[in-house]
Amino acid sequence: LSPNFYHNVCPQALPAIKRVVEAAVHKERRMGASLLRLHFHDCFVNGCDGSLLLDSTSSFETEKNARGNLNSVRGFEVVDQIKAEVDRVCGRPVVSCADILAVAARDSVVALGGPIWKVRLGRRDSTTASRTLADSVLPSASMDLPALINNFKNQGLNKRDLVALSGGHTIGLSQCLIFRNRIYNATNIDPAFAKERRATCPRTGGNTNLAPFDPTPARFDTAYFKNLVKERGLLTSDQALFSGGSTDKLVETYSKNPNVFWVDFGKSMIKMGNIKPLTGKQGQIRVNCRKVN
Ligand code: HEM
Ligand SMILES: [Ca+2]
Ligand SMILES: [Ca+2]
Repeated sequence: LSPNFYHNVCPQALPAIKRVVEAAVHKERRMGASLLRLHFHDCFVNGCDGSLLLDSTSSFETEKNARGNLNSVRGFEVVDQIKAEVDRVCGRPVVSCADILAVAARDSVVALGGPIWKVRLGRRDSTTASRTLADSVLPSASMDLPALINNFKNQGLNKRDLVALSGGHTIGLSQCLIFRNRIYNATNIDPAFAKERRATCPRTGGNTNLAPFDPTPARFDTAYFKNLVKERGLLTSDQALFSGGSTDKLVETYSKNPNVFWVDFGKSMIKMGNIKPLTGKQGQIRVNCRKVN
């Protein structure tokens, strides 16, 4: 992978992605969060190969139906829009759907006030997908710290990557059904915060009611970490990063030093973006991100 991969073949590609992302985020700020999450959920399942974007066929079931994705991941229409615009400006399909996800994730973070980093490019698209693999490798909201560390380790990511990348939860929203157990049963939670969240997430019903991960869900900042220090993490997996374990110190560091979080987030995004890419003659450049050529 190289940052200059499309310089000669289509120099207009990256500006085109940025334009569509900016328009989508301007229309709905949450879309920036949704696009960031798509890249993460692609990379964790067989590497960053666009597998998440494929719809079901007779030979495989879509990863969109996996536990962590179903009725949860969003933004596929914006990816289609980006793909159409990039193919239009380039004159033919030369940019992979996997690379589109990587660049869209970066441009989303920038659009919401976060750090910028150089995205390595040249990933190619898979010709298959695996719902069952997605089920087994995507981390779940109920994981404790050892489980999270192990989950990230299986992807070649360390504890620092885990904490930095979890900072992605400084943007976006979650559904009541995902965090209900924590706000009613956890002991490592600020009681005032639990009460606040219970108001829009009743014990029964309201499963799809939304709540922000931090008080500034449309702003990429350090509020997520400041919240963890106050036991105001929304998911069990969020608070696990600051609950008397080995990552407490790093959470505190990020909560006080935006620059340290900025630099680490960029580095870890590049590392995540390097997970098992298809390159050279492997895979293909899809014409339609939802279908194998
Ligand atoms: C550490 C393990 C992680 C777990 C257990 C986890 C879990 C979740 C869950 C349960 C949701 C809400 C789903 C819903 O309510 O429908 C969510 C949303 C989100 N996640 Fe994560 N996540 C993790 C790591 C990450 C990473 C590494 C990133 C990106 C770098 C990320 C970015 C996001 C974003 C931006 C949203 C909000 C999406 C939106 O509003 O559409 N997450 N995550
Ligand atoms: Ca993938
Ligand atoms: Ca925020």
